[in-house]
Amino acid sequence: MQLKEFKKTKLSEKDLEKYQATLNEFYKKKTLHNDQLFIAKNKLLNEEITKDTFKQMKAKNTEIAKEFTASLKSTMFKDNLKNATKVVENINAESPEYLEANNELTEAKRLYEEFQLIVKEKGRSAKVVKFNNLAIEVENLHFRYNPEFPLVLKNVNFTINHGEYIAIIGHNGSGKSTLSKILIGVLTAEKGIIKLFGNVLNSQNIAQIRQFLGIVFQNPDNQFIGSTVRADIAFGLENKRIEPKEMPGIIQQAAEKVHMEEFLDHEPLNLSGGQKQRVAIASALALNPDILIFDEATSMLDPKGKREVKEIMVNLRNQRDKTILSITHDMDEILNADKVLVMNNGELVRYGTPQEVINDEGFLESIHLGVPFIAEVENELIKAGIKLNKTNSMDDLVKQLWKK
Ligand SMILES: Nc1ncnc2c1ncn2[C@@H]1O[C@H](COP(=O)(O)OP(=O)(O)OP(=O)(O)O)[C@@H](O)[C@H]1O
Repeated sequence: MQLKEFKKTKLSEKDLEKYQATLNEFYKKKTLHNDQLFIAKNKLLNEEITKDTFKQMKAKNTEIAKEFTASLKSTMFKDNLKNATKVVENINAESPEYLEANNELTEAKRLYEEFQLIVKEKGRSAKVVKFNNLAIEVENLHFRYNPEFPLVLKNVNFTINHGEYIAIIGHNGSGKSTLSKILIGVLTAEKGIIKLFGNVLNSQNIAQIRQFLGIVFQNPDNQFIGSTVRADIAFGLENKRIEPKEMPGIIQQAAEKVHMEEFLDHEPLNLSGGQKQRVAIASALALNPDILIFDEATSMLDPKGKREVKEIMVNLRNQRDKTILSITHDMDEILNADKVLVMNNGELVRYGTPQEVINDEGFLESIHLGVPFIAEVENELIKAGIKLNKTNSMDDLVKQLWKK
């Protein structure tokens, strides 16, 4: 092949983008059908559909998977590279076109390498679509750790709107951590459906769906990878292959949100517990997740650390652009939440506003949970014959007492 002819037929960056878009579309289609199959499997378990209907759906899925595999086997970029190689082989090194032909070969090689990466990724970089504004929907969720063990989650159902702050409480062993592990895809439900923004969670799409999630764990010391705060926040961004030139801005913003911008060059190990957790929050925020899960994130902190982290959580809540799920034993924290989800022995026993849960006389005590400090004070005052309106705010309570 001659250079002139090659230039007429050669592939470009645009072709690569088109190919990527096609794979992404395929991936989305496959994911959507997988979702439907997953729901159908649950319906089959509940005998809501017949085996035949399920089989038909499965056949359709296999068809889509085949189409997808065929598109992964495209040879166009390899052919383009072969042609470019031939052009260089056919040209004399003295020819004025030799340099241009070599440049074309370099470009064809680059395109082929990029193409190989895209194939390897199989369209997973396709952004997950939000189908609705329901951050989390859990339906009919059942789970046990082993077929011989009893259920540790029994028919759990709830919906969380995007932007809400939900506190999950329950005594030890009630199933809170198990629930959060299922939500982040570490454990798989035995039965039931979980949707994040309308996307049904299953073992095949979990990596993609995780784009929606950020997690802050209990132990501030187990969450660091970088040697400085900056490097630590950068780590997740590098993993997500964020453009290097965009990183400093993202890191700065994330650090500012948790008031740690002065500490970017500090070693994480020299920080206080509260500061470490704030860095962990910044690392999660840098990836811009829609849902943030705090898994007992304040339980190992001293009172000052707890206060600092809870303040950040309240700031995040007030911005209303993140859904916050906080698993907690801190009964005072539940007052910051929009709703409280109460687990007991693997069952969801209450899901309501903090007031509804706290004012339900004797309920929290009946499942071995205390009441928030302010509610305890109010109860004692009422018992002593002082008339007052129940409130979540200490300032408000003081004002009421002051007027008496
Ligand atoms: N890896 C495991 N294998 C078997 N059973 C487990 C495992 N992890 C937890 N369990 C059991 O599952 C039940 C729910 O535990 P889970 O850790 O979800 O409760 P929790 O509410 O988070 O408790 P805590 O507040 O103590 O963290 C408990 O009965 C527990 O013993």
